[in-house]
Amino acid sequence: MSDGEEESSFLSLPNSVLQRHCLTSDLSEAATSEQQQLLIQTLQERVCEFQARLRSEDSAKRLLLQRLQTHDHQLNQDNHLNEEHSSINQEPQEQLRLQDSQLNQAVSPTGVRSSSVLTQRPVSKVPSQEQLQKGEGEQLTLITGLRTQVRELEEKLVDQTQEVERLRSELGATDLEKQLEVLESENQRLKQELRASQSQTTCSTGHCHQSQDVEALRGELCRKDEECREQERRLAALEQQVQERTGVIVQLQQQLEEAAQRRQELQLLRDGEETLSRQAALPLQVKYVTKTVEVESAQSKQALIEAQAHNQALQEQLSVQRQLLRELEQQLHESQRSSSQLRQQLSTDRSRLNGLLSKAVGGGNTEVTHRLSKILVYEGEMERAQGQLEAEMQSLEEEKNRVIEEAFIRAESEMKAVHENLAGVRMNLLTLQPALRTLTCDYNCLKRQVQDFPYMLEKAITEAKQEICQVIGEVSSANQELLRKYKREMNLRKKCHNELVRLKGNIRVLCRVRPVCAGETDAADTKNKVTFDPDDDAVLYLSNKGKLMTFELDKVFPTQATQEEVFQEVQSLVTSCIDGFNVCIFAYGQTGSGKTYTMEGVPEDPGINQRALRLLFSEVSEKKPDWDYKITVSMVEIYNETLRNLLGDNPSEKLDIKMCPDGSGQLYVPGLTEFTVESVEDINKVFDLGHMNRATACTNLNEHSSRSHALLIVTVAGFNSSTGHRTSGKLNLVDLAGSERITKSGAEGSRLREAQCINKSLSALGDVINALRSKHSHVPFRNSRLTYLLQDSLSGDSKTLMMVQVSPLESNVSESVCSLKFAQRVRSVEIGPSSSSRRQAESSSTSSSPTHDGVEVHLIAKHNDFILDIS
Ligand SMILES: Nc1ncnc2c1ncn2[C@@H]1O[C@H](COP(=O)(O)OP(=O)(O)OP(=O)(O)O)[C@@H](O)[C@H]1O
Repeated sequence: MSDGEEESSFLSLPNSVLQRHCLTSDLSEAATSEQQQLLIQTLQERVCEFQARLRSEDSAKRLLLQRLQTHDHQLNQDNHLNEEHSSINQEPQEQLRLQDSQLNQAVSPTGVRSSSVLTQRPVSKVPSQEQLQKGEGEQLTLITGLRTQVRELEEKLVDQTQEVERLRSELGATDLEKQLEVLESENQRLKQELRASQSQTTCSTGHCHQSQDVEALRGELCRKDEECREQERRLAALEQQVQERTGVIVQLQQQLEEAAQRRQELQLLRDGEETLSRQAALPLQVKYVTKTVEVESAQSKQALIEAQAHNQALQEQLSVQRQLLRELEQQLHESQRSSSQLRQQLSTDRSRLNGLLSKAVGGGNTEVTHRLSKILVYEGEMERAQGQLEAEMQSLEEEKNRVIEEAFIRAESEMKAVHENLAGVRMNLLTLQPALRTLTCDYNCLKRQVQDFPYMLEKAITEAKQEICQVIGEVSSANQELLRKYKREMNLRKKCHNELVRLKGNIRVLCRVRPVCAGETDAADTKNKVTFDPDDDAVLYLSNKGKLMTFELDKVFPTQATQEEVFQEVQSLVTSCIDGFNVCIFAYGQTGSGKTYTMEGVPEDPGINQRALRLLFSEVSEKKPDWDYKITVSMVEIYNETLRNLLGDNPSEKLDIKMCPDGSGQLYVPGLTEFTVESVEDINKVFDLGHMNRATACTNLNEHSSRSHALLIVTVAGFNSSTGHRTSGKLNLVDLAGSERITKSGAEGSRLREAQCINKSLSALGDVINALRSKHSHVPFRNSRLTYLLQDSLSGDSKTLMMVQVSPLESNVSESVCSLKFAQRVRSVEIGPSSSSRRQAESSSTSSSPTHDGVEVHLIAKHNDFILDIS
């Protein structure tokens, strides 16, 4: 390579790079970075070469300078022989000319070959010392300038290297780019070698033509590269479209699955319709089937509409997909056509290259042959790559067509199934239409009925209201009538009951003979002195001192009479208490005659007290809910004319009897405790409390109970909510103290006082009863605490029952006679309305002031009118 060629190559390098950059301006920035790298590489190489050349020139100049100095020194010593001078200086002159030429070439920045200072020197003239020094200075200046330029170039080189590294790091490099880079560098190298071969050899005209052809082929090659890139881009676009189609196919598959689900739903609907049709054949289920068909036909219609809409959407999507497919096929055809054209051009170019190659081979130009063969090899590689690309495109195209075909087939089959389902649904709808018409008729009929229903309902309600009002009025009047009748009947019953009681006697006297107890084994007492009339339960015979005494009472209970039988006889009085009458039931008799047994009884066989309360509970519960009763209980004891509260907190406290301050004349006991009882348990609790308090107030309960009167006062207050009627009755259950005579008992002291008090109260009771039955204007209630306390229950319409207890023992005969005489006296007062006045007169004439103890008493018997005179 000559200096001129080197200069041309070195200086024109940027231009060639720029030119190539222009040719590939449409390439990516990666190509630009490759060009810059190539430029930098070339520059580095040139810089290295230039430095090596400068070093060699510098050493040559130094050697020449030394020689010149040696030569001058010889000239000063020997000023002869100019020929020798010329012969001696000829060689350095040539060397200097060559050196100047090189320097001028290196210094010229424009590449213009300028005439240097050295070329203006006369060749034959030997330079003087000053000229040599001057030239040396200029050379040094040039060298310095060149070094400065080299440094600047190195700095630029460093900057360019950094810039290239930065760009490379930013852009990266692909295999294709590397391949392109290798191809470019190879191309550049071939170009340089071609130029070198052109400059070394004197090119013939044919050679010039070959170079032109090569250039043309290169351009063609670049164009092919472009076309290859275009094909790659199209291929990428096709792949993207294939991916999109794949997505569309997936969507179509999903839609097909949905269509399958809808087909299953339609199948279910069809099954339901078949079931409906079967059920429609059953006349008993017509109504139910009608309702079901009505509901499910609407569902079928809705399903049909949805299926048709879905079918429409599927068809639209299918048409869109078909359109896209047609476009893709068109693009594919175009790309295939362009690739075939390219292939033809390639084959043409290859043939031309082969021709050139054969020419070059024929011309013996091995270098050109080598270049052309390489070009052919590259083209072959490109063709193979293109072939592979086309094969891949073909396979992709086939795959795409296959997938589209499969999807299309599936879509068609699904569409066919959907169509079949739709046809089935249509058939079902056709079969359902008659039923639907019938249902519509029924519906319209029902609708009319429903429309008329409010009016009919209102009319029916009005009529029902009228009927109800009428019935209510009738019922109300009937109720009023019934209530009136009920009141009348109640009053009648009350009157009848009262009349019955009155006919029985407002004061009834019963007698109960207790049995001989187990402990009473005395031989004298074992003889029973009391006998009964088997034909008359009101007669009692008492053997006294060999004389048979006859007593006629209201009823005599023999020894075997039970508690229940005794209560049967007194329960009508309890009922009177509920009706608002005051009732007194007395147990009268000597100590141990069975008073407490009859009134209280024993736990396993209760007496009148508990049975009366039980009867009250049952009676008042039967009268509910018209009547609401409240039953309260009090227990008091009268001992030595002292009233004590047996249910109070302090049983020793003495109670007083006072007149009500309201002027009603009623009496009340301040501080008397009352308990409301509602059950047998309540009664037992009250009795237990009374017994306990009575026991705590005395040292000997048996003796104490014999010497005191025990009163159970039961108040029954009733209220009739329908009539507003109120009743209030009082039931006094009195266990009197023992009635034995003081003279017989021989009591003294406190016992005497007890006996006197007992006698006084019992006599007062007899007087009161006598006065009441005799209709005396004055009734001596105040003569004893007992009669004063029982004033309300002994006067007016009150009813009294005296249960005379008799001991069957012979030792008690005299007391039994006294008790029976007292009972008969009480009973004889009340005989009846017809004879009452007579008996009243008789009674008043015989016994105006009856006494119990040793007083002459003349009692008039009830029926036989005999007078029992006891002295
Ligand atoms: N009908 C009867 N059947 C069986 N036993 C009876 C009957 N009547 C009374 N007794 C018994 O006779 C005894 C005396 O009776 P009770 O205590 O009732 O007499 P009383 O008149 O109340 O005496 P007191 O005046 O002292 O209280 C008791 O043991 C009692 O059980």
